[in-house]
Amino acid sequence: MMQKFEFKETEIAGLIEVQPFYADDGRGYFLKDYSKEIFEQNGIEYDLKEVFYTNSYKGVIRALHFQREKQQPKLIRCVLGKVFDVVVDLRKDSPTFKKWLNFELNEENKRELLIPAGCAHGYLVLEQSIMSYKCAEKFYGEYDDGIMWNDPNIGIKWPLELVDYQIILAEKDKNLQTFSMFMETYGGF
Ligand SMILES: Cc1cn([C@H]2C[C@H](O)[C@@H](COP(=O)(O)OP(=O)(O)O[C@H]3O[C@@H](C)C(=O)[C@@H](O)[C@H]3O)O2)c(=O)[nH]c1=O
Repeated sequence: MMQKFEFKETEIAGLIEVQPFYADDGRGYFLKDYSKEIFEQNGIEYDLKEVFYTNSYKGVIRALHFQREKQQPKLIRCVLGKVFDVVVDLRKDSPTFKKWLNFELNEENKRELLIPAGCAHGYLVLEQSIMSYKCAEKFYGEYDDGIMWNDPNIGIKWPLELVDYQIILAEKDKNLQTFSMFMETYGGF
C-alpha cells in the first residue's frame, strides 16, 4: 500500500490534519512525516526549528500547554501507542476562540496534526505512547505555560473511563492557571 501526503483543514483555522507519505512492502514500512517542499506545494509555510519526543505511560495527561511568548507551531504524531489529543483555540480574534477539538492519534492511523501558534495543546495517553513533535519555533523555558487540563470553562470531555480514571500528572500540570486567569492576564493571544 502507498499513501501520498494529504492535508485536511479542520474547524479551527490553521489546524490541519496531515496524512503522511507511507509505503509498505515485504520489509515493513517507510514513512515520511515532513517535507518542506510538499508542505509549501500545499500552501503551508513551515519553518522547522526543533524536533523532540515524549514517551508516556497509559493514563498520563500532558495539558494544556503553550508558550505565552514566541508561540510554537507544532507538527505532532503518535509514533507508537494511542492518545486522545486536544487542541484549544486561544486566539481572541479567531471565530473559533475557546473551541476545543479532539483527535485520536495512534500508530495505525499515523495521523499528524499541524497545530498553529495561539492554540493550547494536550493529550491523554490511552496506552503507552511515543509522541513526536516538529516545532516551528524553539522552546523557551521562560515562556512555557498552560491552562489546567480540566478547566470547567473550556470543558474538555476527556474519556477518562478509557484509563480507568487512573491519571498521572506532572506537579507543574497540577498547578496551571484556569482559563479565566489566563484571560485576565493575557486577554487571549
Ligand atoms: C517541551 C520541552 C521541554 N524541555 C525540558 C523542560 C523539562 O525539564 C523537561 C520536560 O518538559 P515538560 O515537562 O514541559 O514536557 P511536557 O509536559 O511533555 O511538555 C509538552 O507537552 C505537550 C502537550 C506539548 O504540546 C509540548 O509542546 C510540550 O509543552 O524537558 C526542553 O528542554 N525542551 C522542550 O522543547
